[in-house]
Amino acid sequence: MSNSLHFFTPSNLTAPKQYLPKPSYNRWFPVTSLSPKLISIKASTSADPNSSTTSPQVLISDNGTGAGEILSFTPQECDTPPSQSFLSDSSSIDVDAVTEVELKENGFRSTRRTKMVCTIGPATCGFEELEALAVGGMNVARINMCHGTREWHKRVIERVRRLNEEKGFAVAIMMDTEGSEIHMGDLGGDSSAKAEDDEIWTFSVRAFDLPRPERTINVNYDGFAEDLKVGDELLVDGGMVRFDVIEKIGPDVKCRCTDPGLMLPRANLTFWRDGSLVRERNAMLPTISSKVNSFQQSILTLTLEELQFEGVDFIAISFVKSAEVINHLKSYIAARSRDSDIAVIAKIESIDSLKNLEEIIQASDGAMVARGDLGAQIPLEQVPSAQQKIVQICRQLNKPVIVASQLLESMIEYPTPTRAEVADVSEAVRQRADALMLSGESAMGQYPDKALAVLRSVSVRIEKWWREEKRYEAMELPAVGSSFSDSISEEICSSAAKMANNLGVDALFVYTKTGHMASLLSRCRPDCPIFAFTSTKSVRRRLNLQWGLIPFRVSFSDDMESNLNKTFSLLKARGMIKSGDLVIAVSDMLQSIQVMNVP
Ligand SMILES: Nc1ncnc2c1ncn2[C@@H]1O[C@H](COP(=O)(O)OP(=O)(O)OP(=O)(O)O)[C@@H](O)[C@H]1O
Ligand SMILES: CC(=O)C(=O)O
Ligand SMILES: [K+]
Ligand SMILES: [Mg+2]
Repeated sequence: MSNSLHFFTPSNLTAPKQYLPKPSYNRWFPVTSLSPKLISIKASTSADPNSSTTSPQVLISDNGTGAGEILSFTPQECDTPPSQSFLSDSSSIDVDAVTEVELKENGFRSTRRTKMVCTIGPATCGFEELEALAVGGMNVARINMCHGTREWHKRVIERVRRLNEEKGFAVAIMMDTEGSEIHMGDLGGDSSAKAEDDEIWTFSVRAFDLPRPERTINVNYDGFAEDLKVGDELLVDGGMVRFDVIEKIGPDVKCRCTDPGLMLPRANLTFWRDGSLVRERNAMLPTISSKVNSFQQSILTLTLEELQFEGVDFIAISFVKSAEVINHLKSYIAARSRDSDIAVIAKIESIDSLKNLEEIIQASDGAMVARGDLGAQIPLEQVPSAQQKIVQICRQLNKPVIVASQLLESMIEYPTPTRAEVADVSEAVRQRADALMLSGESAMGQYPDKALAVLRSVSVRIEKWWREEKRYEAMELPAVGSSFSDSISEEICSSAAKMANNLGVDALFVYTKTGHMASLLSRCRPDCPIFAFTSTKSVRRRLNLQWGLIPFRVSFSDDMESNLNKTFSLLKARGMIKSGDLVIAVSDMLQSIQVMNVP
């Protein structure tokens, strides 16, 4: 069947938006005037072979409501009271307050596709600071268990949840486990310690009395002195400061500083011998592996016991070595919690994780390119290609991927990024990573909101450029499912995404119970945003990490016709779509692709 399709599309929907990085979303005053442009395209559609009930519909619209329309909103409109936005009854729809504003303001096309993760620390743990980040577009709040106390972690989790409840956000929570293999102690309360050239420092597993004696550093690993050799090189934080090992006296290791610098509490330590990183496989350090494994295991158990019922959406596992750890943890989660469904993110930050990359990613629910520690384990010049490879494998295996560490490092201290940092962020966006992460920039930097605004504006700009250039990278997307029904879903999603691009539709709609169908669409990285409708809050929060997905919580049935009618009217009532918008809908209940204009 072939139809001639006419519809209006506002020509300036993709105009870059100037955000006002204000701490409250109801202070934005966006007014977008839409000038229409008639376009005419030929839509060639074929009936879905897998569905006996539904064949694709293409409706002709002569609707021109976009013409000269002024989209605006009042502060009251977006300041939805909790009673309205969080009624989980069948007649309501939940969407992120920031997304709602963005959609109304800019239209579908220019919503941000790349998601943003912010590490929460002293600079951002207050309710108002968290709200400012949420307003700025934070999709996931990361809490690094290496820092702060359990009490502090719990307080932050509570605040994020309260923010979601009270202000209509859907910020997901990621716990990042303590996993640095060997690291320094907390410096007895000092914020840093400065090592100068040629100074002799003592590193020891001994606990020192307070105040910390001069030029001493406590180390977390019992076998430290045994495993090091005189002549080894000791690197703090991947080489920010360097020492040569000159003498061992019992548990104490004396080192001479060769590259001076500032050492931060709990900084990561690595040692190098004859130009190679010393690690357990070298047989020189037989104990590290087992120690770290049991250490990590106990931390994980603690983490889960303490946090699993408190609304953690993701748990990021540091220094993953093999798929085994992930499988173990996943079965632990499955056995322990029936309702709460915590996604497990593998942090790729060691040589071993690079070696077992595919099996680790396959076993996980997502991965993080943890460039901080990775850059301490492999030569720095190999980090970019490792990043590209990890991003690519994640996409092929349909797992979300986060690019992390030092994206905007200079913004810890300065209000503007370096050109090189902007180029780095652009490259991650161009690689179509699902998410970008701020670490120190948001945890303890001076300009957390500005750093987030930079991530946001660079993402939106690069995504737009990419769409305008029509640069589709030719990536093979192999089958990921094992059953025939999985294959059908994958085919439907890739066809729907292709149709969406060819037809220039305004949005893809996906009705999904588990989120799987939504992730299959996201994987295709279509030109238009993907509205993902799901009935549970936890699935909605988890979808927040995936490229291009705008998750909504709404109850729906197996009847697609009524689902569509219901969501159309709910979204229209909220001013988020309008008559004439062209939409492609898929669902995991019904194997079909529907193309239609919003009535
Ligand atoms: N909860 C916190 N409390 C205090 N400082 C924090 C906290 N979280 C992060 N930071 C600070 O921000 C910096 C960067 O955070 P990040 O989470 O990247 O930690 P990291 O020490 O580099 O470890 P990792 O390799 O796990 O990321 C930390 O080194 C620390 O100084
Ligand atoms: C994020 C992290 O753990 C790293 O970059 O090392
Ligand atoms: K960590
Ligand atoms: Mg790390």
